[in-house]
Amino acid sequence: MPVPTLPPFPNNVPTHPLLVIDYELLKSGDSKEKDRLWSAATELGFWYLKNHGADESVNGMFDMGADTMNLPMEEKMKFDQGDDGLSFGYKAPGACTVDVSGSLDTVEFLNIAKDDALSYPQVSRRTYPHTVNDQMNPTVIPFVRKSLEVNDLVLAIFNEKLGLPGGTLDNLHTAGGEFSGCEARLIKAPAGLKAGNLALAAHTDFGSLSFLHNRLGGLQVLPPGVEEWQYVKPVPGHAICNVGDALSILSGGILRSNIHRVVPPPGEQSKFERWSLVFFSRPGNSVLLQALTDQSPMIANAVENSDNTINFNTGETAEQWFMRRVKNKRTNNYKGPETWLASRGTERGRA
Ligand SMILES: O=C(O)CCC(=O)C(=O)O
Ligand SMILES: [Fe+2]
Repeated sequence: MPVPTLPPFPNNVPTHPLLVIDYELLKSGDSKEKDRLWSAATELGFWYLKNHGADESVNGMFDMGADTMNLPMEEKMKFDQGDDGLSFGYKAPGACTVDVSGSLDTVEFLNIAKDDALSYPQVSRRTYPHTVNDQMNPTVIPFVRKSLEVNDLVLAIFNEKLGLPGGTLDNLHTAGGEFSGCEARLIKAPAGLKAGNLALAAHTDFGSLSFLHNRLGGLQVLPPGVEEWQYVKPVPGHAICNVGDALSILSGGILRSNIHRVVPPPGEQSKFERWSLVFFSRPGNSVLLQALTDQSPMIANAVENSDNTINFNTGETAEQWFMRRVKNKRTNNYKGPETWLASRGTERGRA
């Protein structure tokens, strides 16, 4: 993708600082860095990650994403994610709602299942446009592998901090070996959106960990106890990482799945298309989303003392949770406010 010179992030908008965590230090087992990660993940649920080593594959993914989004709409729609709750594939602008009254979204998505990338050329979940297939080996697979490496290390640190038996979170995720909702997502938001036009509604992420790369501002968080949305400033070479609902529920709320949204980029940046790339790590499809109280006294204690704003015994598997949320956001399925409510996760009752 030819990278235009982007205007700087303005310094007159409210921003929220994030802790900067050094992936290399985490990898070397540095206990201070693990403590800092733990603070970030339990207090806000968002942090910057530097020295992650993914930049080359991230750039390749943005190029592949541009080639794919430039395909004719008719071609992209052959790979549409559909209305049944499966996320993998293409999502056209306006295919999802962004609020309770059914307003339409403005962004395009391309979602690639981890299971398809790792089994390529064998199809595990669905097929993709040729622009994706052409880049599977040089770009998509390295990006997916790197993202899994990063997220798996973070999960292992949380496993230790939560006092869970060794390998518990790993087994509920990639090591379990079953299909999951893990996916890479490219997001393209058009240039020149009006200030009130949400690109992504206020939400919590569905899965366990999100590894996000963006260039322009627009991502905002609502930190605990704060009334005003605050921007997360993009910092070159720094990924933005956050905890999602699944991990928050498994940990009895100790790990925080914070509400966030995407608005048009601030100031001069609003004149440019906004591209972002996320890798979402999610539990294996059959994993029941409930707090792991039997396996960690710390989690049992957290649930015991919780204020009940979050349901830690959902009765849904990771797959059911994920499909319910995706399905009820599809515009074609929108029947009224009840559909929007049915798409909600732990943000229900919080936003
Ligand atoms: O585009 C961004 O900066 C954030 C994307 C996001 O929150 C999501 O896809 O869940
Ligand atoms: Fe998100």
